[in-house]
Amino acid sequence: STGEKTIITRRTTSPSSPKLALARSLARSNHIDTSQLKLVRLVSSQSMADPQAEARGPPEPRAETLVELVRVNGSAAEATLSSAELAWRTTGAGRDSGGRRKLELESDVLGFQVEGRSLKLATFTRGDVTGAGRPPSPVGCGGGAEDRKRGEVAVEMESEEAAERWGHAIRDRFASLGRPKRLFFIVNPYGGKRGGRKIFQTEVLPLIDAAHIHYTMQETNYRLHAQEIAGSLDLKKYDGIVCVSGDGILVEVVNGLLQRDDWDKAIKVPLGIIPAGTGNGMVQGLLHSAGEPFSMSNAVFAIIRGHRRALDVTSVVQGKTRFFSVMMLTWGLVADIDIESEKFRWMGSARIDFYSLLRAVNLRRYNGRILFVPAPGYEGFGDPVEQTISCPSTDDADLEWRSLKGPFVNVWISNIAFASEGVMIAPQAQFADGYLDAAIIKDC
Ligand SMILES: Nc1ncnc2c1ncn2[C@@H]1O[C@H](COP(=O)(O)OP(=O)(O)OP(=O)(O)O)[C@@H](O)[C@H]1O
Repeated sequence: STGEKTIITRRTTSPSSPKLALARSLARSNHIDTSQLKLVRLVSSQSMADPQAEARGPPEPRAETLVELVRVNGSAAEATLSSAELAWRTTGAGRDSGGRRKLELESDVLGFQVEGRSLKLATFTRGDVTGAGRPPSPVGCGGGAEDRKRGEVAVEMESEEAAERWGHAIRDRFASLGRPKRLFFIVNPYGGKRGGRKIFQTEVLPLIDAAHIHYTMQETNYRLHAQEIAGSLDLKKYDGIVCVSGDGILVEVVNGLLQRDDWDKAIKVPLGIIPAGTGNGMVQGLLHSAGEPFSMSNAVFAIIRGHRRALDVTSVVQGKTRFFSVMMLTWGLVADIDIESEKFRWMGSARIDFYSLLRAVNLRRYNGRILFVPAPGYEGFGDPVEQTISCPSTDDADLEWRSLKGPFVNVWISNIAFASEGVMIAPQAQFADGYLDAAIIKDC
């Protein structure tokens, strides 16, 4: 087994998403005619919610700082609003008098509204920062892996004009952060333990409403429905498509977008994912890379904050069929587990563990050959390939091909680090580095 970086460009003998019919029929047949499998190639980049943007920090403040005498949650205070933060120091007598408090607009605020002289902020903070009715924490406290909690901060201004002015400034700040205003949700009521609908209602909607994001929601009614939806959606109406599902629906959406006539524009639409499936590797990978714990609310908040990152797309050509993969390609053990455990879907994610055990005690071996172009530093893997390999759909004619001969127990090729919440299959994989990472088991 290796976790090294390798470009796999030709004849990886596995189909991509385990959800695709082709993949199912091939892996079920237990022997794969590798000559049918032609090409895996990186073609494009795709955007996703990007929790890592937090690590990079908000863009440089640029607007002027506004200063007002206000009341914050009822207490007299002097407040300042810069493009980065809303801060205040209470001025009256009282226990907290003189203490400075602040909200980072990028990372602590879900949304806001102006009502007359009042500016009401829906907060989503770690620790006890500024929850309604609770004393806010001093500057610099909080953080860590604690779950965020919702709260409200009401800032009463001296005039309606002042409240409007502050509202405009915050709106400008959110716009500069690329926060979405209109989202299209695709909810899979069937994925995972069939909890997608409930997750959308109870975990997603309250935060989306607090952020004042307009949304349209459509449930999937059958396999490949999400692909159809993405294939025909009027993308001009939305700032992004969010899947409330497992990874399978995300893959369907990418395939739907790339099958459109306007695919080159369509693929730039930001995609998001809320974990509601058996396998939630994409959400885990995104949150992990940003140092955020895996949680529903962190996934939703990353989308509200407009965090994005590029993602490589792998183009897979298999016979006359072409499809696209953003997560992983599997052949052998893992493909078998994924596909054959389908009948135990009622178990939720335990079905994978359960079926892994069944398959592991009765290992199969697959004959075939993997031809690949190694990434820099990995040229020593495999054997040189003498003849020139013709790849009609790639322009990389002079690549140095290498080969690995089977039989194999498992071939696992990843675009991202995680295959699911608990399975970090390719620790070095990056979302958009142009490489696929291979973990190959020949025998065990
Ligand atoms: N209403 C539906 N009825 C049956 N299948 C559906 C429905 N909606 C979507 N599907 C299919 O459900 C499959 C699983 O979707 P999803 O990835 O959301 O969940 P999952 O539990 O993580 O599944 P997976 O086993 O693929 O990891 C997809 O192949 C999708 O096409």
